[in-house]
Order: sequence, then C-alpha cells, then structure tokens
Amino acid sequence: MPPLTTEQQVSHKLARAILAGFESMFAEFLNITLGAQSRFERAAWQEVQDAMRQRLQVYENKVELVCEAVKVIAYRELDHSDVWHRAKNDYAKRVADHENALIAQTFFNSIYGSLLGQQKIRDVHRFILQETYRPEPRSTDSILYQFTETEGIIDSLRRVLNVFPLRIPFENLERDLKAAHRVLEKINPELLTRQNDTVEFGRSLFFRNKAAYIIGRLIDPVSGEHLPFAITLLNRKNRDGDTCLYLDAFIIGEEQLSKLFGFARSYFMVDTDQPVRYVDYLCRLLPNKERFELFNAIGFIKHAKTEFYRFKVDYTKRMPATTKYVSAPGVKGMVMLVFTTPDSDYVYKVIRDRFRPPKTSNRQEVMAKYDFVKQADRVGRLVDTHEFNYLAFDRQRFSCELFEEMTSEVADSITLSGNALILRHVYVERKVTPLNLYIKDASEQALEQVIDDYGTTIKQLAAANIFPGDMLIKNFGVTRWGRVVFYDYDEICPLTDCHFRAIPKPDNEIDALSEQPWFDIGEDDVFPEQFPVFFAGHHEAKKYFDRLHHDLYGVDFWKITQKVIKSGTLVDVYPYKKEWRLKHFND
Ligand SMILES: Nc1ncnc2c1ncn2[C@@H]1O[C@H](COP(=O)(O)OP(=O)(O)OP(=O)(O)O)[C@@H](O)[C@H]1O
Repeated sequence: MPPLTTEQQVSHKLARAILAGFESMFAEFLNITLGAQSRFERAAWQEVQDAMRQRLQVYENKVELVCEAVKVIAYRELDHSDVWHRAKNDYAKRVADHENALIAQTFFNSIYGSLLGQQKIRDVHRFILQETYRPEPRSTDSILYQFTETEGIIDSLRRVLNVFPLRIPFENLERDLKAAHRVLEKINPELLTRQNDTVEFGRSLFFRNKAAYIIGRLIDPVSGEHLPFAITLLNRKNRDGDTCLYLDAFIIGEEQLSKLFGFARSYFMVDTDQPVRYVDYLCRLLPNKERFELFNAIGFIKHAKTEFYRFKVDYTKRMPATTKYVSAPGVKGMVMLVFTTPDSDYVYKVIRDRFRPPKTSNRQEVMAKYDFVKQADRVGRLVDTHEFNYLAFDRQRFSCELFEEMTSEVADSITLSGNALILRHVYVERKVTPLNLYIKDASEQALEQVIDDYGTTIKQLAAANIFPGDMLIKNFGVTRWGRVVFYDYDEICPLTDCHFRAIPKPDNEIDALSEQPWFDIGEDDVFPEQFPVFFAGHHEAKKYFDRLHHDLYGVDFWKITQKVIKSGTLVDVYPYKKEWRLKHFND
C-alpha cells in the first residue's frame, strides 16, 4: 500500500476524532438518562429537573470540545474540502454498523457545520439527503418483551408489571388492576373478552417528571390488529412512611398515547442505549407522528432536527407547485415574522431586524427567552421550538407579499443564493390555531371550554414557575385536541422574578382621572387587576373567564403560587384527563 498523503492521514484522524467525540457525548447523555430510575424511586424531583437541564447541554458542550480538537488535528487542512469529503466517507464506513448510526451521522454534521457551516452551507447536511444514508427498518426484538397466549388483558398487565425490577413495592397492585378493569369496562368492554392476545412492551421505562411509563401494544394474533397502550406508574408514601408504587392511569389507543408524546411536553428519559430502535418502534405505535417528533420526545433533539430537515425536503417535493409560503394566520408579531403554508403542520418564526414599539428588547434577549423555554418544564402548555441555523428554502415558493416583507423586515436573517432563500436563524414550531381566531367561530360550549382551558393554562404555567408576560389571547393557540398552549415567548420569565402588586389608590381626583399612572412602576411589577385588558373586544370570552378564573385578577393567587414554588413544591402534571386517573375507578 502506498504511504498516505498528509491530507489522507488528516481525513482519517478527523473521522476517528469525531467518532470518539460522538461516543463520549452519547455516554454522557446515557449516564444522565440511566439515573432516571433511581431519581424516580427516591422521588428526587429537584434532581429530575436538574438532570433534564444538564442533559440538554451535553450535546453542544461536546461539539464545542470536539471542534477545538479538530482544529488542532486538521491545522492547515481545516478548510480543505477534499479532506472533509474523505473524512465523511471514512466516518460513514466506521458507523455503518453502529447501533445508533443515524445519531452518529448527525454528530458529524454538527462538527462540520460548526467549523465550516458559514462558508459551505450546502455541504452542512452531507449525511442527510442521500438515499444511502436513509435508515432501513430494523428488528425491534432486542428492545421488546412479548407474552403470547395471555389470559386476557388484565392478566397481561399483571405479568408486564412483574417484569420490571423496580426497587420499591406496589402499594396495592390488585386494587389498581381492578380499577384498570373498570376503565376498560367503561371505554371498551370488548377488550375484556379478548383472550390469547399477544402483549408486547418496551423493555425500557419512559421517565418524565414524576412518572414512569411502560409503553407497548396488544396484538390480536388472528387479525394482526393492534392497540397501543401506556401504563403510568407513580409513587407516594404509604401510612407507614414507606415509598410505594401505584398505577395512576391506563392509557389506551393511539389518540391517547399520541397526547402523551405531545409537542408541548418535556422530553422523556428512556433507559436505553438503543434509542433509534425505540423510535422505529414508536413509529409503529404512533403512525401519525413524524420520526423527528419521536426523536425529540425522547430527548435526541439535535438528531430530531436532522430528521426534520429530511421531512421538510420530502414535504416540499410533494407540495403542489401552486402552494406558497404565506404569513401565518392571526395578528402579525412585533418581534417575530411568522410564515407557513396553508397545509403545513408547522410555522417558521424569524426574529425581525427591528422590533415595533412598544417592544424594547433585542435579538439576544429574545433568543435567551426561547432558550429559557427549551430548558423549562413545559407542562404540556408551551409549544416546543426547534432552532435552526442555515435552513434553506426554494425562493420561488414564497408568495410575493411574504418575499417582500422578508426582504424588508428580516433582511439580517436571510441570504439569497441562486434559487435558494437561506434563513440564517429560524425557529420551527408546531402550528396551532391562534386562540383569537378559534373563538371567533366557536360555539357557546366550545368557547366556555376553551376559555376555561386558557385560564387553566395560565395557572399550570404559574405553578411550574413560568409567567407568560404577554397574556393577550392572540398569543395562545389551540391544538387539534382542543388544548390551549402558549407560543409567544419574548416576554416570558420565571414567575418568581415578578413583583405582583395591587394598583395603589389615587391620592386625589386629578390622579384618579389621569390616563397616565400616578405611581412609580418597577421593571418587574405586574398588576393583575389589569388582566381584563387581555380580552379587549372579546366580551363573551371575558364573561366566561370572569366566572371561571376570577382569582387570576387578584394579587393573592400569584403571591401564594410564588410561595408554594419557593417552598420547593413541584407541581403534579398529568398528560391525560384527570377523570381517567385510576383512583376514580376504585371501589
Ligand atoms: N405555533 C404557532 N402556530 C400558529 N400560529 C402561530 C404560531 N406561532 C405564532 N403564530 C402566529 O404568528 C403571530 C406572531 O407570533 P408571535 O406571537 O410568536 O410573535 P411576536 O412577535 O412575539 O408577537 P408579539 O408582538 O405579541 O410579541 C401570532 O399572533 C400567530 O398568529
């Protein structure tokens, strides 16, 4: 074999260094994830929150370290495209049989993009678009347990629950199974008569907040039909002060399971070193969810972006030629320019070059707010955001109005290159129906329900130490399940940073009649008495809110919530209707 040239040698070194970096990143991610069971068993909820935040940092920290190493290794050859091309091919061979090859490829892209992205935008996604790098479906046997010929669904549940080696005992498993039986009687009694089903479930528990979930499905061996399910395990202290497990809910069917994996929820910690296979399996259980949503749901948010990019390219290819990007329906933002296509499930949000008054913040501050949301426990009420740098679009796909608006309003964020419009920075979010539009067409009943949920959203966010800042109804949206979520983050902050005050009484008549405030207002002051203004022009909605959530207009609600947060109490959030909790089905 002829001796290697310097360039060849550097390429091999780069491939090895990046792969070692990936393995080390993955190990750190896994170490945090594997601690989830003990945190759950010890009810160490503060640690759960800390671990969540810590895990979100692992990837970027590792990319930074590996980039520094690569700069030294590559030295003069750092920006030689031949070197990188060879490094990529070498890397591709090294990871070809890797259990998590897809995530490893994303890691290579991150390093390359971080070091050279700005100069070589088109090459950043080297591993994404080529067919050869698309995943083949693989066997999921290694991540599943299966019981065949079971004696009905409740017996299956009992067997499933006995498999997991948890350190704490059940408080009263038979009581919980009886309640699960009653749930089935209520929602689908036919299921109780089914014998001989196969029960299949993931070997790894899914942990999130204060809960652990078992995820699986029932398969009818004759028809092959299947029914996905999840079982929620919670823990509490019994009368003797010992921590015990109990079943809190039996979640049945694709729709219910899909809500568990909703885009406004925090990420699961899944006790596995085979996350890609778990996503393959979840795709089977939830065929209406995209792969990127599922990678995201289990915390692989960087790789989720790779998958999103692939989804977006495929989606754009399928879009009829007449479909154009247009401004998102609703009231235009003063801070964000938001666009979508009418059929798309996603919106793209670009920070405006200049903010319209009265907004006084700047780009960095807005980005910091979006970052705050990424780290927060979103309690099912904050739409998740995916931040992209250098996301390319076909320029012809923009409507004339939108293109004009973009070139004047977000010029700092776009690069035009041939047919491409490249967004240097953009957030992608799931599209919901803005609440102000939703209530226009809502029936009386739907209006009451959604306004009740709007108030509940504010209360749940408050309990999770989040104050939305701008609570105008146009800043909230409604999901396809009719659930209210918040999406305008430029004024969001920890609730404990706010200073809730009653409006001082005026000293004299001139003050009382003045349109300007007659008292000093601090930067963090909030006056709940002024909240009715959020309903400007929506009298009917206000009527329901006044009746259902009047407490939000008073200072007491907010101060008491702050006190509870400061005492270290962590809110209970159930990603299913409270009526479905098994305790309602006990004797
Ligand atoms: N996830 C979403 N789904 C659907 N529409 C959205 C979404 N996010 C934003 N929009 C639309 O874009 C508009 C502006 O978005 P957003 O409120 O985030 O911008 P902003 O500039 O921060 O607003 P503001 O001026 O109130 O601060 C919204 O009023 C809504 O119509």
